[in-house]
Amino acid sequence: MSLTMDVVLQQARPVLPVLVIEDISLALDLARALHAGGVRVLEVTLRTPRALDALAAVRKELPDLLVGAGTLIHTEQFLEAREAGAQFAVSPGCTERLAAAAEDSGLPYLPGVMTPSEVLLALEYGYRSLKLFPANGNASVKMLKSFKGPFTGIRFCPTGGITQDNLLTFLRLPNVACVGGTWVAPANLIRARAWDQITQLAAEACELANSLEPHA
Ligand SMILES: O=C(O)C(=O)C[C@H](O)[C@H](O)COP(=O)(O)O
Repeated sequence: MSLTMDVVLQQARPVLPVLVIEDISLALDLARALHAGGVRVLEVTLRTPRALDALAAVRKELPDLLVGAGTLIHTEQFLEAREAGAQFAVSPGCTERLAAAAEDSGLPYLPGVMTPSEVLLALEYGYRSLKLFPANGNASVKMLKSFKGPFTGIRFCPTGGITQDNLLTFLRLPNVACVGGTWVAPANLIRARAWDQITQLAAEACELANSLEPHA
């Protein structure tokens, strides 16, 4: 059976780390550190020159992880991501052309939304798993609570502004599948090769989430 975005988000819970990999030689250690902390799904953003190579290396060396490509903002990036071995694709928003490119690539796709009309558009394209970007603290928590009524069955991955302090507030919401963010792999810790600290950040997120009742 082919992988769906719904399954990717279920696997990712509680956290989908959003990785910005500047130095490809650190990619595997970074992925291993997150994996050791309980992470099962990663998003490598295509924001840096060697991001696709980093993604390919992680895919090849760490087959236990699900690896997606993030920050897909140009149509051609979907095929490039697939060729590098990405198992899913993520964008900060969505357009008709991006949705068509996602469809053509065959990759499970997590489009970004921010408003009810964007949710409706994503629904028209057939998406039920959506990234809420950016997640603006309590305002976004309230918005997701309001989304629960009209958007039955839609699951969100709030990203952009998630920290260890607000993670549980989001994860408690029944329409939140998981959260995404860079806080588990901050640039300064990557640069310092502080792998134990990164493992610790991931483990803390998993531990916090374990205190929650599972979603129905
Ligand atoms: O690159 C993308 O595709 C995005 O949508 C943006 C990222 O998900 C956020 O920039 C992560 O935000 P922080 O966790 O607050 O650092």
